[in-house]
Amino acid sequence: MRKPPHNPHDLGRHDLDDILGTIDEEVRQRFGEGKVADYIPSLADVPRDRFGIALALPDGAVHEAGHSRERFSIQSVSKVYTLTLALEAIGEELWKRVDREPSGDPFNSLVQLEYEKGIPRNPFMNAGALISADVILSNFEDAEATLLAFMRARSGNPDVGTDEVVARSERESGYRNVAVANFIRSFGNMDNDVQDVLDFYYLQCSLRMDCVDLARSVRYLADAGHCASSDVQVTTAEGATRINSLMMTAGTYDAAGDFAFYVGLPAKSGVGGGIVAVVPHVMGLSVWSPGLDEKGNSLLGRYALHRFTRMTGLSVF
Ligand SMILES: NC(=O)CC[C@H](N)C(=O)O
Repeated sequence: MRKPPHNPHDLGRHDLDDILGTIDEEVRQRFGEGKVADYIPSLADVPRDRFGIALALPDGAVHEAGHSRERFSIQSVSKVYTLTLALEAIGEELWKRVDREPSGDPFNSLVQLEYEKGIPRNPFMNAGALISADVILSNFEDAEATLLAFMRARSGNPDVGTDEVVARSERESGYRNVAVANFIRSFGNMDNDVQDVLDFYYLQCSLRMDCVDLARSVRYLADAGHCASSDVQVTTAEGATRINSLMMTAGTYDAAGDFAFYVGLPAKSGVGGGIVAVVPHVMGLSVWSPGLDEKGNSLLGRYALHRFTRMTGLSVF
């Protein structure tokens, strides 16, 4: 096994390419593991033999391997960006409407909402993301345009867009999200029309991006809130630290403990098989492989991140 370097921050560019190449080879041996999300046809039709990995350094350098330029549905990865926008809009006030605790429950769970009076456990469960969506709708003139501009600026890719077919299918099959949103509304923790909030949520889930776009898009969380793609201070250094903490404790739902155990990085997953991860002060990372484990996280994506932190010594632990 490769020994972690004495100081992971001294990893050379060549080492990084080597490591990504090795991970790509290892993952390819395991293609077929995991189950592709099948609640909508556009996700069910994605081939399982796909794996991409990319990392973006604050100086702009990108390293990548595998299908790192193939676009996919980012789904719940989008919750990181909508949380950032909601915090920008109302700051500390957000924490009156959503909590900061891990849930130990699936991403679409309803159970805690009743006990906790319509206050979602964290911004990364669907319930919490609906609060971010509501805040964005209330505070930005054109919520959709704001989100698109945000994603394009963070990724440095003006072609980033949404997929109408995915958004429509989400809407047609989103019975549980409808229930979650109405439940929150019944406790008075939602200001906008329930359908408008859901439509914005389905739209954010339908964003299509590739691993390189996503690795660049989380670079601000690795660089004290500064986005190198656009030279914009997206959030404060404290804001970035806080978002990373939430990703660590809740970004992979009821597998957050396992992620800390095996990966050791703040991360956010989506049922399209994408995961973003952050090595604080070092890099933004993204992996994609559509086969999911039973918790709805990319099975081979998690394996790849595990191998990455072990080979580089870059786990925060
Ligand atoms: N974990 C996810 O990626 C969930 C997103 C999915 N669109 C849903 O709302 O159920």
